[in-house]
Amino acid sequence: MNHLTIALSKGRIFDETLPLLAAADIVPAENPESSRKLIIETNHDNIRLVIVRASDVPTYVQYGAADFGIAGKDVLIEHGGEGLYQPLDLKIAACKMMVAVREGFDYQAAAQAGSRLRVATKYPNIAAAHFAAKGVHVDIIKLYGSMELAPLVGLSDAIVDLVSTGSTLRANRLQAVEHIVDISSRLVVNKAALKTKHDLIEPIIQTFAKAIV
Ligand SMILES: Nc1ncnc2c1ncn2[C@@H]1O[C@H](COP(=O)(O)OP(=O)(O)OP(=O)(O)O)[C@@H](O)[C@H]1O
Ligand SMILES: O=P(O)(O)OC[C@H]1O[C@H](OP(=O)(O)OP(=O)(O)O)[C@H](O)[C@@H]1O
Repeated sequence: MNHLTIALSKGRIFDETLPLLAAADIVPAENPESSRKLIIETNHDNIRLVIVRASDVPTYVQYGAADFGIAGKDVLIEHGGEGLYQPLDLKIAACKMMVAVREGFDYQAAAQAGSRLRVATKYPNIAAAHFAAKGVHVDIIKLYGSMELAPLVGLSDAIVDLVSTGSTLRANRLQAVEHIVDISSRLVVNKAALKTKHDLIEPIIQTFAKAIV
């Protein structure tokens, strides 16, 4: 019997994937929020979940350590998508990649073609491509979280980060000044597994496709 390993991150992706898994009759035996386990069994002997960092999902799937997984488009753009088949936009974990600055900061003046801007972000490739297209020179400062702090303490002029409700920006007196790309989560499938485990994976893709809201 073929086995399936599904890579998910805990938190919003795990929570928003549960209804899709349920539609495919896949029920995790435990909740990764309360369990410390990184391998979670399901109601099927041959299907298991592995719980990894959101930004590591493409890597596990690329190398075949997981047969498929769910990852944000932000993470997939940064990763590059090598070795991954991306058949579905699942429309979950939706948000926008934006440029934001301190309230009152004259972004239009600072981001003229030919000028130089310090940009803090967890997404250096997305940020570099965005500013290169505008002809603005940037010094990218790589951070791993709490990007909103950077302009407040003089680490950067701007940030490139995800915005959903806008409440994190408001709470830190920042404003969004540019929309870069709409983000949602994608199903990512290992290209070799799609062939060797087609009979197992294809029905799940079809079920997920029908369950997208
Ligand atoms: N505020 C948000 N609203 C909706 N979706 C979001 C939001 N923030 C992030 N996302 C999406 O959810 C995905 C997972 O985010 P999550 O916060 O669980 O992980 P992370 O902390 O960004 O990743 P890592 O653990 O690798 O640092 C992101 O890659 C993005 O696509
Ligand atoms: O517009 P909002 O609804 O406020 O959402 C935006 C926030 O959400 C994300 O952080 P997240 O909640 O994932 O926190 P983390 O990256 O620190 O885990 C993102 O990095 C923003 O900080």
